[in-house]
Amino acid sequence: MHVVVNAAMSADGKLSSRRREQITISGPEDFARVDRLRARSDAVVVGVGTVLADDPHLTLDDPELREQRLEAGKSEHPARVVVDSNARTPTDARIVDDAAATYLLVSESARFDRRAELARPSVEFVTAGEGRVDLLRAFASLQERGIEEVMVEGGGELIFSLVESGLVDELSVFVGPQLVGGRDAPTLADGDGFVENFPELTLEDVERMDDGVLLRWTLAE
Ligand SMILES: NC(=O)C1=CN([C@@H]2O[C@H](COP(=O)(O)OP(=O)(O)OC[C@H]3O[C@@H](n4cnc5c(N)ncnc54)[C@H](O)[C@@H]3O)[C@@H](O)[C@H]2O)C=CC1
Ligand SMILES: Nc1nc(O)c(N)c(N[C@@H]2O[C@H](COP(=O)(O)O)[C@@H](O)[C@H]2O)n1
Repeated sequence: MHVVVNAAMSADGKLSSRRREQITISGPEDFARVDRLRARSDAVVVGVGTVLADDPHLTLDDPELREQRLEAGKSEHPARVVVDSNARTPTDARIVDDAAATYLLVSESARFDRRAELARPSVEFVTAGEGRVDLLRAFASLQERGIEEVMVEGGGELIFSLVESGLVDELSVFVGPQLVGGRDAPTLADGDGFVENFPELTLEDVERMDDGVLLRWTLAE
């Protein structure tokens, strides 16, 4: 499995403001690049915090990219994945509509009534972990289902956990021309943070894009 984390952050490293509502950081060129990255992926992953904040759809915008996937014998859109320990995804969330397959990664503590409310033909539950989703086991289960190329779109809590679990191969970050500020605004990697043995990144590429810059790193094994 190959896991790429992609995110857009302000010049001061924020994914959103302290209101935790979606803010537009990328410009048109970066959004088109994100669409191409989605199109190359078998699955696009977000944490439930992002579902609750942004209500993302995570499908492909560009009809040509959808057509190319169909011509290659793939589904029109990559699968969507939500890391959602307690099955908190709202029943009317766009991510559980029938536009694409969706995997809900839950823990043993996800209530069965919530699972029943979210059950639909395009949704499959994958249970891994007790109180919280065990990402290593959950991602291994996705791999058993044929998912090899994975794109993670955030948010900060999930990105930190994936890096901590050693699951991330590549990190691409669009740095936009805004200052957001706020000690409670989400950053690229939240969670508990590292205090030693900081994960080392190797800078692979730097590209001017829109009014910002795209940085691409790989992570050591
Ligand atoms: N600018 C950008 O590129 C993006 C910005 N965002 C922003 O990020 C914010 C949402 O991010 P977060 O609140 O950090 O939520 P998140 O999307 O990272 O989800 C975290 C939640 O996932 C669940 N979870 C289950 N197992 C977990 C595990 N093992 N490790 C970590 N989480 C686990 C927990 O309920 C946890 O609270 C929103 O403000 C959204 O707008 C989100 C995605 C991309
Ligand atoms: N690449 C990027 N740039 C930004 O400026 C953003 N705010 C985001 N947010 C991510 O995109 C998701 C929305 O996806 P849909 O358009 O609904 O398919 C959102 O949930 C974040 O993951 N990304």
